[in-house]
Amino acid sequence: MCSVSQPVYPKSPTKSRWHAHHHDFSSRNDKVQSPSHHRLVFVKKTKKKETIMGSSSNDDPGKFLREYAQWEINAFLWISLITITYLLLDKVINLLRLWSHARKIPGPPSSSFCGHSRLLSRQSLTEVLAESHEKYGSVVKLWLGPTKLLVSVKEPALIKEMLLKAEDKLPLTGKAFRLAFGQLSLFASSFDKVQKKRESLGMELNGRILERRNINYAKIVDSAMERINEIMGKGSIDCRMASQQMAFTMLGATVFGDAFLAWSKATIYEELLMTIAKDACFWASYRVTPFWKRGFWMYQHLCTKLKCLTQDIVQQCRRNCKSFCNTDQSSHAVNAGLETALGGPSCSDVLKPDNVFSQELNGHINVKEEPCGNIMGVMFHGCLTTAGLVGNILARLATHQEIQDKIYSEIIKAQNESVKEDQISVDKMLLLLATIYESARLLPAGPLLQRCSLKDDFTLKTGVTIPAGAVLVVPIQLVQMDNCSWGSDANQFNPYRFLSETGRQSDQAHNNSFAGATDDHVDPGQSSFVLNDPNDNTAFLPFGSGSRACIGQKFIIQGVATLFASLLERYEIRLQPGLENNLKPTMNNCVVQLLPSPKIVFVRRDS
Ligand code: HEM
Repeated sequence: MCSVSQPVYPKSPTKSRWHAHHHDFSSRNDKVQSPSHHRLVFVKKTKKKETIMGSSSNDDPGKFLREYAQWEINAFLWISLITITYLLLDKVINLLRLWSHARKIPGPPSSSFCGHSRLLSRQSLTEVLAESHEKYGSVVKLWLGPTKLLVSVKEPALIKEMLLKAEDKLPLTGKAFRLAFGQLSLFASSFDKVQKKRESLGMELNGRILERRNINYAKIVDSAMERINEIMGKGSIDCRMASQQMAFTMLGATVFGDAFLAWSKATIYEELLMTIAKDACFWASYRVTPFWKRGFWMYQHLCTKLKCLTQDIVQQCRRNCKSFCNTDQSSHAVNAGLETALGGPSCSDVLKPDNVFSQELNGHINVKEEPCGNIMGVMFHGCLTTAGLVGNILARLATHQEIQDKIYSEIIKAQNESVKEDQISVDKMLLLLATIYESARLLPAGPLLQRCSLKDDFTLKTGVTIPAGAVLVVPIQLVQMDNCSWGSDANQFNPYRFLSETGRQSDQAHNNSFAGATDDHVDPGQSSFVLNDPNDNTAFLPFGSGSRACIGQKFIIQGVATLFASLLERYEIRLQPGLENNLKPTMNNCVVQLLPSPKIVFVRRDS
């Protein structure tokens, strides 16, 4: 290939130009094919080369340049070879470390090269993990392939520790967001990338809760009910469809303000968001982004459409802000915060009404970041998760009429006591809040919390070392339905578990047991009852925990409670007539679910 490599590979079939040029010389000396002879040849060639080099640099500058270029190529090849060897060695060392740490973690034996993939093709991951934890304890491993280690943690105290120490999300999660919405400073895999934005958005959300800068939920309910009635006019509606409408309207109004409620393209926006949600993980699961697939470009086209629509509503926000400022200059200073938390075509120069949240998501974007990326990310995550929660609350209220009636009494009582007329405070609606916690506990947003540590290994208190790059999961459904943490009725709907009599509250928190308050006859309207903080129970994880926990938890619980207070004040939620006795709760993927999603009707209380 080249003169520098000849001494190392004297028998190389590739003849260099240098070798060919000195054919006569070689043929005279290359008669004995022994290694020592080759060494001799090398010395002679080198000598000859020196002579030639000397003369060529003097006589023929072109030749000198050619020699020089050859030397450069050689150097480049050597450097590449060394780098590739280094990278491969690094991979091998990491793999050996992974294997050696994994050996110490208990788990079912894997007989094939592909690990437990055969087992996983027969049962769902949650089922496999349920059996493995039963047999091997609170930390178990599974092999998803020869180099892919999955570690599952089920014991609440260990989960808390793990979720604090493992700061990164799986690369797949970050990639799904990046492919759909561009570079974001929220929802990326690496903690370093999201830390700042998490802090600023978290502060803004908490500030909003403290200052009670609330959204007009009555308007949101009206707007969502308009759509729901439209759908009901064409046929029936189930909890899933109704909750999607409510969650989307609520999130839209939170992020973009009232402009969203009057936006003519809201329905298209919702459909696009849901279509993208269905495909996001599929396209992200390709190791190499499949640019050659037509489907991928169609998906990208949808994402671009969503970007354009987001920019459109942001523009509407701006216009609303401007006209608002012309009429009311007094309250704009209150709202400068959210502007810097989300990022996008910033409205920072514009004064805005209280509930425009998009500006916080759009603020401080760097060059690489997608202008409306964070807004789309929050709409995407917020709509899907909130729809899940709202849907489950609707189903529980429709099937537990007595609880719905009690909540209604609570709302009326709070309303009568409320000083401020336009916005009821939900803090006193204990049973409503308990119902939200219980619905979140019974049907979390996903079956697993997923984490990893991209760079460093870390060791848990029990002495188990989790190697960097391992996929860490918490089987959240198993944890949230574990009898040890929630009592013998763990898989039943019982919101009273989050309520306790004033004197017993501290005992309950101390015992970390939410099994005590199972009395259906409790009247939460009595002042002797208090609401337990669900986060006192380490097994309450619908919003995650630790360094990557959901920053929208408090905000969304307040929001969903206010939404339901506003809805139940005017509507009663009932199962569709004739369906009452046909509902069969089924165990699906270790969770008791009402499947298919129950059909419901909204009956106006004043009708
Ligand atoms: C019912 C509604 C919601 C549920 C059930 C929910 C649940 C979750 C969960 C499980 C996580 C992952 C936590 C972990 O891995 O430990 C998460 C992350 C996150 N949530 Fe939510 N969420 C909801 C609504 C919201 C809303 C409305 C916002 C924003 C306003 C929000 C902002 C975030 C952010 C920014 C993260 C990512 C944190 C990160 O990657 O560092 N969430 N959420």
